[in-house]
Amino acid sequence: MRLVVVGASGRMGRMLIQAVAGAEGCTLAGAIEREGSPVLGQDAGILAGLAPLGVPVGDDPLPAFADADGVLDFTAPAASVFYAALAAQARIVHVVGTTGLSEEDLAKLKAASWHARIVRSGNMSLGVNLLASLVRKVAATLDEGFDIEILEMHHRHKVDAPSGTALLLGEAAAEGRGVALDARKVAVRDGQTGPRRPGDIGFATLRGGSVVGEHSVIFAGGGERIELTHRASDRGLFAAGALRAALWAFPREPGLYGMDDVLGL
Ligand SMILES: NC(=O)c1ccc[n+]([C@@H]2O[C@H](COP(=O)([O-])OP(=O)(O)OC[C@H]3O[C@@H](n4cnc5c(N)ncnc54)[C@H](O)[C@@H]3O)[C@@H](O)[C@H]2O)c1
Ligand SMILES: O=C(O)C1=N[C@H](C(=O)O)CCC1
Repeated sequence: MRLVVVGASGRMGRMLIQAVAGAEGCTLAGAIEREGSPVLGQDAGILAGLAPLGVPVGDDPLPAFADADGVLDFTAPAASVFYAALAAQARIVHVVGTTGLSEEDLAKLKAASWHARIVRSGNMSLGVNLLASLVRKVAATLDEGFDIEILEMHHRHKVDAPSGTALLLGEAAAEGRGVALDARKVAVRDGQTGPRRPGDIGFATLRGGSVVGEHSVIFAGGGERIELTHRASDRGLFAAGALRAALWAFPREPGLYGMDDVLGL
């Protein structure tokens, strides 16, 4: 499978280049960065801490997408929406790891999935997606006597909050409870908030250091508390999941898929 990595010089971009280069049956077909990026022209292998791969980082996705079977995209919301349209034109796989997309962005990805095979997830790791299935089950089992709170911590460079993973876990909890997350989500608490409303799903966000990604889903009852936690310490988890998603989507029909489809959860 010939794969393009966009956002090539990012924290995830470099991991994705490593993952593609190390995967049997996969070839790096291109490495794309923003116009004006200081890494343009550099060898993608060198950029990712590997031996040279003979793939210079470029800023024009069109020829790269035309010569590829799929694109791995951990960039920014506007970029992912742009690349989804190009992936649709090229009829290729588009794995979207980018988080912080708006409802409008998500609608554009849905439209692009008429022609592209898109796999989108706020977290590409097996562990988090397994955790989400557990959270769904626990939320379905415990009534509103158990308050659901989601705590997440990431590194100081992260620019969106709550994390895509926290929202993914919140959606699982809401599905388990049979409610819409948007109707129960409380992501900011400040000042005289009044007592907690039964059935709400709270989010708390910590940022600092080099934390790769830590998430806890807390079910707080009267006299007891259940806590389900996932800690990631290596971004290679996410890159491996993204590659697995691309290979899974390659033979499939156009559509918008998630990691639960890829992992059979
Ligand atoms: N789904 C997951 O499993 C998962 C895991 C880790 C990170 N993420 C998400 O991936 C995204 C990136 O995270 P990161 O830590 O790598 O960030 P980063 O800032 O290190 O990397 C983003 C890269 O994208 C590039 N970029 C931005 N716009 C671009 C464009 N139009 N064309 C080409 N490149 C462009 C930037 O220059 C940068 O190099 C974030 O949204 C993050 O939440 C998701
Ligand atoms: O480092 C990041 O940024 C991460 N983003 C994803 C999220 O928003 O949940 C996945 C974890 C790491």
